[in-house]
Amino acid sequence: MNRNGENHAMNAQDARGAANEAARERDFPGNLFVVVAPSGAGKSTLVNALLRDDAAIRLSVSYTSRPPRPGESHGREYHFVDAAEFLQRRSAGEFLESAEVHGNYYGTSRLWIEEQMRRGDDVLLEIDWQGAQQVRRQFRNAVEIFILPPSLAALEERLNKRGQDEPHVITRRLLAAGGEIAHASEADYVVINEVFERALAELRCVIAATRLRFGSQRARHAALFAELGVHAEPSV
Ligand SMILES: Nc1nc2c(ncn2[C@@H]2O[C@H](COP(=O)(O)OP(=O)(O)O)[C@@H](O)[C@H]2O)c(=O)[nH]1
Ligand SMILES: Nc1ncnc2c1ncn2[C@@H]1O[C@H](COP(=O)(O)OP(=O)(O)O)[C@@H](O)[C@H]1O
Repeated sequence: MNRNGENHAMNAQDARGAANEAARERDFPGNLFVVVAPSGAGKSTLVNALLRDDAAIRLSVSYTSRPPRPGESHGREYHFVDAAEFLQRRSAGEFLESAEVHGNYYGTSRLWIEEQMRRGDDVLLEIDWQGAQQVRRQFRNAVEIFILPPSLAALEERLNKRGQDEPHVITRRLLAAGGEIAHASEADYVVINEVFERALAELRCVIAATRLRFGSQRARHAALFAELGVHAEPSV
């Protein structure tokens, strides 16, 4: 029976798939956070502020074929590669997820993520909705946070004030904002970034609550759970 009281017949293939997924989740005690937002909503600024005082979260540095903006450096904001190298890495299966966004390729390193999570570190991805869907299919427990701007006018103003993109690049990002926002309902949490400090506090709340989930606490406090006889399955 599922939550709606309907009988849910699981065929053998479904059951094997679910078991594999569950096994994979167990391999990774760390939490996986996925932050999605239209360009200019303030996600990088929020995430950077979050990471400044939370050493337990590791930020994934994506690969991209986008040229660096002034002030960006290779290996810090992104691993900047040309389109040919990106496609070659993608064919070699190096990416956990990848997508074409605003005319450029972006992808997340599979190996790096798995290393961090196996160690028990929490990992945060700043990716678009297409990537978030791919991640969700692989990690059921990933927590997705959607950052919304307080208005479209504010989004435009922020992109202009950031002053790092050519006008045609800003226009392209603004035109794409509606498409990204249309996927906000797929997220677990929504933070509206109007007053920066409030949005940051809300983001921190989501991180704190996620770390208190049963599976996360059990992974971090395995010895205590064993000593106290706390079991994964409720006893009947
Ligand atoms: N799928 C996917 N999207 C990414 C990745 N890295 C960045 N993005 C998304 O690509 C879009 C453009 O990012 P960027 O070029 O840094 O521009 P910005 O969002 O305006 O700062 C944003 O929606 C990012 O979240 C990635 O590894 N995978
Ligand atoms: N709450 C806020 N109020 C006003 N400006 C903001 C706020 N949050 C971020 N910004 C500014 O908006 C611009 C875009 O932010 P950024 O983090 O680069 O967006 P994103 O990573 O979502 O594309 C930056 O200049 C940033 O300083």
